Amino acid sequence: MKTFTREAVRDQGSSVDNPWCIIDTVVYDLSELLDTHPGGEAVLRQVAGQDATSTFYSLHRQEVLASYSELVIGSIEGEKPQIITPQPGDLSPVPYAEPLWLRGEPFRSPYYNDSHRRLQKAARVFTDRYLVPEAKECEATGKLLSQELIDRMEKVGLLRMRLGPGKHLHGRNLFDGAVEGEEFNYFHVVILAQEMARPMARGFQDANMAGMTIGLTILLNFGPENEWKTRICDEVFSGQTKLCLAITEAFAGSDVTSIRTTAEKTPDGKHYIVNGTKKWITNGTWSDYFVTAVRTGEGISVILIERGEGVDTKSIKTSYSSTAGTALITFDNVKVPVENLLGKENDGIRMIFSNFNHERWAMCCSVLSQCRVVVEECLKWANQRIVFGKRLLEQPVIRQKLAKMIALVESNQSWLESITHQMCNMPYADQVRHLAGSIGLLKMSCTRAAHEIADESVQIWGGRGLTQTGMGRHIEMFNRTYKFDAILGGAEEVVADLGVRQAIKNFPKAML
Ligand code: HEM
Repeated sequence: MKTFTREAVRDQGSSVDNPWCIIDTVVYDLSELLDTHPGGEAVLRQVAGQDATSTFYSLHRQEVLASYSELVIGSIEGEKPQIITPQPGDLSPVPYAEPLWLRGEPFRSPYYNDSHRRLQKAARVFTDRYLVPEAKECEATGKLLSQELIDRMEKVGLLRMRLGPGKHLHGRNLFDGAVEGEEFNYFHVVILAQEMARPMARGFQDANMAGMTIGLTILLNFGPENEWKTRICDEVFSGQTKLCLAITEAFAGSDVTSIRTTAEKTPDGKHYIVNGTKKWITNGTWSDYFVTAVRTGEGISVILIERGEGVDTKSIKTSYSSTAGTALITFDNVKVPVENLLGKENDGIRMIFSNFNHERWAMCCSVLSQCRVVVEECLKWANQRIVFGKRLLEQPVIRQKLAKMIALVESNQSWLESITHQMCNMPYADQVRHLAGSIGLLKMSCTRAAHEIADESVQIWGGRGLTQTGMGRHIEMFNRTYKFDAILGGAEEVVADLGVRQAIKNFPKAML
């Protein structure tokens, strides 16, 4: 690459028609950008021949530079770059941008070992390389994620790993040997959920096979041990066939016992006839299988319904991207073989609640990861933004906001890890009895934290926090979508109440 002195840039690049500028130690020829620059030509002409580093960073996200690399004509002679350009897989050097266990020396954690570190590294590279660009595109266009990405995820075992530890991982190649299927535990899932939430695209996050993650678990844990189950699991894990969980209805959201979709047995006892509707079903518009809660006589059961005659799905527009495939589903006299019943008839509530545990806990992982990205964005912005002649960080009111946000993320992450440790040491069947309450309270705590963090972050970012493009886009996205975690998988108030009711249930009989 050519090198220039700063004087040479001033002399040769100060023409307003052919302006050059310096950003850090790199020299850009802005001539080709004059006509297309989203911020207009005038501002570019104003910096002709100058060092525009601080102006540039107060107006753009760093990634802008990577996508305009063709404007680079050289670098400044003898100077070392001051600005860190993150590479795929890099950890952030910003304080509190990574969980404590990832910060390296001298920090320690009792929960994570080398296999966790290897998995984190591989998952971060994967996210930066493949998820971030596709998330950006799908989030904007509402398109379904590509089969190419699904195949890539399947190849490294990502689809299987997201369902948690179990036989489905044994003997599998997981991220090129980063972790053995047999040693895989819930902390590996925390890592995956947190890494995969980093693109800050809440609609895409759900588009990325969330239906499978929360639905296939019921089939895996409660389905019959036979060829049929193995075939469906393999089809879904291959990513060729899509599956989602269909519980909520217009009649019943968090109040699952009020569902009205019915499944009545035919007189010969060979089929169920299913009638009813399901609403807000993530991935429903493009799923092939629906793990569906139905009313069977006096109780609730769960059956696997295949897309076919009588099944209709329509897209519901929500405040996040339609890439998530959120659907209204109607079942109109759908004939389903009785073999598709999962678990026992009328035992659905127990299965649904066991499954909810995993879903709610996974939501805590991802919403905390997004909260952490927001904290990082706010720290970076407060460090570089000059207002009333000072950096934002120099304003005590801003530091108070940051303190509150950091404390909310760190305390909830610690609680998440403590509960995850219990999950690693408790059989799945016992978790619903001993952990459902704590997980409900944790979810409430995480989404309350998200509420506070979304609110404070917009105040720190001002108009940019309300703008879908440019520097504050992560803040805008978070403020628009954090409510999904407060509603999906059980509304904040309902899961909080569950936590307290479980505590009351276990209260000693004696007066204390
Ligand atoms: C290599 C040099 C530059 C490139 C590639 C570039 C590119 C861009 C892009 C893509 C945007 C859209 C917003 C975003 O995505 O962040 C933008 C906005 C903008 N740019 Fe630049 N730019 C450059 C240099 C500059 C410089 C030197 C200035 C000021 C002197 C400037 C002033 C602005 C302004 C005022 C906006 C609108 C910002 C807003 O709406 O908040 N740009 N630029």
